[in-house]
Amino acid sequence: MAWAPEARTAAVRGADGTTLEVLRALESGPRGLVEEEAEERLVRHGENTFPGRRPDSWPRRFARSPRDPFTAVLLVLGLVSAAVAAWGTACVIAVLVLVSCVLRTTGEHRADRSAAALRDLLATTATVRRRATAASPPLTRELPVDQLVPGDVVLLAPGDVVPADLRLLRTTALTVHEATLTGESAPVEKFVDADGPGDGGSPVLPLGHPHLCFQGSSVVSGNGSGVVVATGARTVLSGALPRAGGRSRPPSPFDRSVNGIAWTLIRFTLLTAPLVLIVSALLRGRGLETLPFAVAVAVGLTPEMLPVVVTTALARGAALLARDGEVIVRRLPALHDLGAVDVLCVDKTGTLTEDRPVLALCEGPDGRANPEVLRWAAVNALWTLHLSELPVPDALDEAILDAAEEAAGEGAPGGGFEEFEGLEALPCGPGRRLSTAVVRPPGDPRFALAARHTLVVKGAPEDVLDRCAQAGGAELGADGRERLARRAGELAAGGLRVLAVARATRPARTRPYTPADERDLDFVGFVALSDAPAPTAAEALAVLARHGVDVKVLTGDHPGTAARVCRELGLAPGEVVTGERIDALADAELARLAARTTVFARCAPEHKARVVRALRAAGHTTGFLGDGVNDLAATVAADVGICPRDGVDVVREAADVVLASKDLTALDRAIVAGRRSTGNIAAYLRIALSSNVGNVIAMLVAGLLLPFLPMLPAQVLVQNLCFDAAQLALAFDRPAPGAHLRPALLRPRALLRFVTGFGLLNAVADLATFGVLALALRSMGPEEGQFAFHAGWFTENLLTQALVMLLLRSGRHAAEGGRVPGPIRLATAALAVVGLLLPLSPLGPPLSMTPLPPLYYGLLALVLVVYGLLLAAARARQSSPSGV
Ligand SMILES: Nc1ncnc2c1ncn2[C@@H]1O[C@H](COP(=O)(O)OP(=O)(O)OP(=O)(O)O)[C@@H](O)[C@H]1O
Repeated sequence: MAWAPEARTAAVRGADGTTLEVLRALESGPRGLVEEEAEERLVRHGENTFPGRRPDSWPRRFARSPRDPFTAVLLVLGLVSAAVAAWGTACVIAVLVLVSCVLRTTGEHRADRSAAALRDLLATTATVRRRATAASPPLTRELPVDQLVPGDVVLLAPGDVVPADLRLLRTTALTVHEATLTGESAPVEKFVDADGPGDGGSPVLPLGHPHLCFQGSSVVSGNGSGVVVATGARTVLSGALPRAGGRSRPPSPFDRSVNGIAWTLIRFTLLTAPLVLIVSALLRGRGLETLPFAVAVAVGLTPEMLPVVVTTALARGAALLARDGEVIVRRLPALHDLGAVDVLCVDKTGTLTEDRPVLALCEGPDGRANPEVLRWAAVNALWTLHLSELPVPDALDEAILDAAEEAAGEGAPGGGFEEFEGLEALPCGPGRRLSTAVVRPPGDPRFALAARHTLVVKGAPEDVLDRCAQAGGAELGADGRERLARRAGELAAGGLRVLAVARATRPARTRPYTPADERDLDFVGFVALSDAPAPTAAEALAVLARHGVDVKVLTGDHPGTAARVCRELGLAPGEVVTGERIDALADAELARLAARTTVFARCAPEHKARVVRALRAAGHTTGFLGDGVNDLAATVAADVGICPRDGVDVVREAADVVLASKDLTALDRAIVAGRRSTGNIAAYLRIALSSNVGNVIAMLVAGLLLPFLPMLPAQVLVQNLCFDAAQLALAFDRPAPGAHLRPALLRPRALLRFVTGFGLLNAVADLATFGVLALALRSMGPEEGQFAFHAGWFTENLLTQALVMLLLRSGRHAAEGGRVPGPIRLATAALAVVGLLLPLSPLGPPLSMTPLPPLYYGLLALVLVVYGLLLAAARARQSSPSGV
């Protein structure tokens, strides 16, 4: 994103000066605003909504709707007709465009309204400090982000999305991700500069300020607080939006399939009109007078209702899922992509396991049970939980504290951990697998030369052992380290989550501690925790496998623990690949390895993202389910990012699909819903295009054989209108249960093959009808015969269309029986009735149609029976239920 140097936004201007000056200018203070004042400011400044999030109004959406490619093609054809004064054709095209735009706008508007209601369910909150009255103490509470006002004091923790532009008041090792604004993927350090930027008001790049945090960025690690300097449309992100044009995603499976097919069709359509003109000029010597007919043929080929059917099918699927309260689809095309997922990457903790760890054992460096290890682990857990303001308390830390409290209650030696005074904490974070608490030992003096600080470290055994110089007070050499790593491996292979605990005592200091201080430690021992497999996980994995979804586990945990958990759940782990090995591989090698590996362990965020990208590059449609800050990169990299509702804000905001809970069973249901929607879109395309192609072929042949136009432009268009209206019912189809057994992807080539085959069959039925018409109408005069021909073909077209809808609707399973849903029964019956009665009605003569002799109906019934049988037989031979 390009930032103009003169772009001094409200945030930068409002944040000029020292912290105190900024607070004073905002009439606020570190204790936050008084509620009443905040309410007044909300009225004055408006809600803190991001402009891009406001759904478009109906008129604005309607005005935009002709921009869809099919409507654009119709408009071009309409203009061509108007240019040659073919007003009838132009008018009917205008009606088609209008109907398609109204239906599309209504469908999108409805889908957006329900999406907005769902968004409210997921409303992100900010942690705000406010006071009830000027004299009351400040209270920290969660507030919907849109209620924030300038002057509010906001607290930031890992995983939070920065809710407005902030001037920082306090920070502890705060790093934020500003990729939404800068595209820069590395986290940026932020700190308080009490003296202000000191730029003397000169133009500055807003993102250069370490003391400012901008709406839309997200906290990676550390914590802090800041005062809101700009909200709503006045934030840096809102200002940049028109220039940035929003976040661009790589083409999704939806873009590649549905949009790919749309563009192929548009090319065909645009070629049709010139082709008809050339053929009729060459073979029948006709000139430009054929143009309206050529235009009508091209219109006949256009599946102009595709956007409407796509929106309706997806919105219906998403609404059904949301009604059950289990799954919220935040981006409609993601439902299609979910149905196409053939590889699902999940993290282990909380997805495959319950994430309710329980202490299993503590042992010292000599391998013997040792309660002292629990005591030190608890000191670390207590102070990391207290001091690091994590968005959700860490389950491992809580389990260690529970066990230590229990031990203390029983008077066992594991107690006594509360006697230490916590000073600082360096928590775990993305890519950081250990945590350190700096404490003052009990009874140690605060300000004396002899004052000491103890660093208590716990974390992944490899990482902690690397930083140890001693074990139990004795020197630790390479052999000793290897022996301990082996022991950790043995514990992990039993399915336990293993943490190494170490400490170091140093002279007290005032300078803040950093990860560089985590060295020369004394290894205290291991704590191991068991985390039971989630009760529904084994069954859900089996169902996903039956549905053709290959599950891969991407975890930060030890390879042994991950492999054991997978085995317990019936997922063969095979060879486990670690993050270290991933680092050593080039992208192409990783793509090959990823395809055959099931478990990736010791993954940092970038490892997870690389595996997801490698799988996509290998042609898999990849979903990723994760909930922590360390899952963000993979969530964004996946075709479909999935997050549970209680996942950290930033991942939930980036996800396409949100689950009520981290439950694979619900996800499987969502995948099936996605396949159903895709199945309905595919059915529409199969039906619409087979009929359209058949008609176009028949029209071309008839155009060459007959001395008159086989179908007048107005008839083509009326017929199209009838088809379109009927085909909308396909969005309500319920494919048979077997139809969702494999990932559903619209494959343009397979569709093209299908359409060619069935289009030819349709054309044969039309040609047979021409034969029948020749027989039944032979006694009529030329003009009456021409009118009767139009009527006969019109009737046959609508009846065959009804037949095609019934027989091709939901894959081959429709041919095997199954109840036809009400809307489809109604639509096909309506088609048949219109086809039979319109030529006999008063509307017949204006459309150049006359009633037909009874003989025609008898012979047509024969043609339809044979066509129906051939159609059913050909459909039964189609092997791929998921393709097309
Ligand atoms: N509270 C903690 N204290 C110390 N070390 C921790 C703590 N939490 C995690 N770790 C270490 O960091 C490693 C990676 O943790 P991370 O949260 O990335 O993944 P995970 O929870 O093990 O698995 P998953 O990626 O499946 O959710 C853990 O295996 C553990 O060794």
